[in-house]
Amino acid sequence: MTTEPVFEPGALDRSAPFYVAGHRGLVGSAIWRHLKAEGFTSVVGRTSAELDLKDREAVFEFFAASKPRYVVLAAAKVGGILANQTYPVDFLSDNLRIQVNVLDAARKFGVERLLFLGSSCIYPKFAEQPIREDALLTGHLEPTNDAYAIAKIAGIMQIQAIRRQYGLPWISAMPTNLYGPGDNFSPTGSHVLPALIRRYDEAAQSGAESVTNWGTGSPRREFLHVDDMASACLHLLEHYDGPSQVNVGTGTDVTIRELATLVAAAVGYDGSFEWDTSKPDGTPRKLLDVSKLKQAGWAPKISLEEGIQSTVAWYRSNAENIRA
Ligand SMILES: NC(=O)C1=CN([C@@H]2O[C@H](COP(=O)(O)OP(=O)(O)OC[C@H]3O[C@@H](n4cnc5c(N)ncnc54)[C@H](OP(=O)(O)O)[C@@H]3O)[C@@H](O)[C@H]2O)C=CC1
Ligand SMILES: C[C@H]1O[C@H](OP(=O)(O)OP(=O)(O)OC[C@H]2O[C@@H](n3cnc4c(=O)[nH]c(N)nc43)[C@H](O)[C@@H]2O)[C@@H](O)[C@@H](O)C1=O
Repeated sequence: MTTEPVFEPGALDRSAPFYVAGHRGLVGSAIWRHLKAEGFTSVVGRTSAELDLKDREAVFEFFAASKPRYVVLAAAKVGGILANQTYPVDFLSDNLRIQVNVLDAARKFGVERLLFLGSSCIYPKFAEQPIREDALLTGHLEPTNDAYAIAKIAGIMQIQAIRRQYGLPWISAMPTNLYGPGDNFSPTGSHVLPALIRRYDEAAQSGAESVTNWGTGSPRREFLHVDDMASACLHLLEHYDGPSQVNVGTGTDVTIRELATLVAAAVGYDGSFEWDTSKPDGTPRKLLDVSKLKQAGWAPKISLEEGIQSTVAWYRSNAENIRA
């Protein structure tokens, strides 16, 4: 017999063991900071060097020993449009293995509440905008990230299946494009916002007259600061339960050209902008419908302008520690 859990979400126990998988990444580190600020006293994390989540046996040993009551799965192979396009096997295979291992171990060791993180790229390339949760599996994916998206869709499905087969109140969230302190600033592997911060800051410092970005500049993207993302994650764990994934975003978007203008202004660059159209544009638009999240009582606090300013400041003062 299959059944959906009957579960009334509420405040999590601040003293219970809470495992943040991927606690050194952009999202995981923000969740870690947020949980500490919210009074959680037993937050646990492991680097990939300490615990490779692709290693099934090691993952089961870790869960057996640490017995977390709550889990956020923010560990994944992550990258920008070019990394996804160049290494589709890694994005499919690593992510499938990481999530199947963590979800299976979490089930075996009785994790009470678990949040799986997907991505807005799970939706069809030409989904109606803003994209509602029920657009999932209604059309073809964007080819530059279809392998990654299929892994993430499998994760959503595993959460839904665990709810039906085992009655566990686990949930999924689909964030839009994220940015903030601790991001990956690799010129070739990163997402657009950290790439632009690095490129325009270097150009401002060197006095370059021109900067070249990827694609045409016309695609539209929605950007959420990672501190807002962390707050949304805890909010969902404490206020939402249901089989549907929940979109997490701001509800507004900009063109990449507008984004470049904002970044240039933030770093003090006043040269010209060029566009390398041999690089992929990806999905033309990816704006999430965030009604479900709003209904759960959450809204973002950090504006894009404010977030870019603080991320530039973080980038400049952490030059020796940035991931590149
Ligand atoms: N960044 C974005 O714009 C978006 C991100 N997301 C989702 O949010 C989640 C987190 O992404 P983000 O923080 O940006 O990614 P990061 O690349 O910043 O961090 C990923 C984390 O995963 C860990 N990790 C990767 N592989 C393994 C492994 N084999 N074993 C153990 N740990 C591993 C890394 O650990 P270590 O540092 O120790 O190597 C790292 O801490 C992902 O699920 C991603 O899909 C969704 C939408 C947008
Ligand atoms: C989060 C999300 O991230 C990826 O999808 P994406 O939204 O296309 O992400 P992106 O940030 O890499 O690019 C956004 C836009 O920006 C343009 N662009 C300009 N100049 C640079 C640049 O220098 N670097 C990058 N990366 N992009 C640039 C680029 O051409 C594109 O039009 C997938 O991994 C997907 O799987 C996923 O989940």
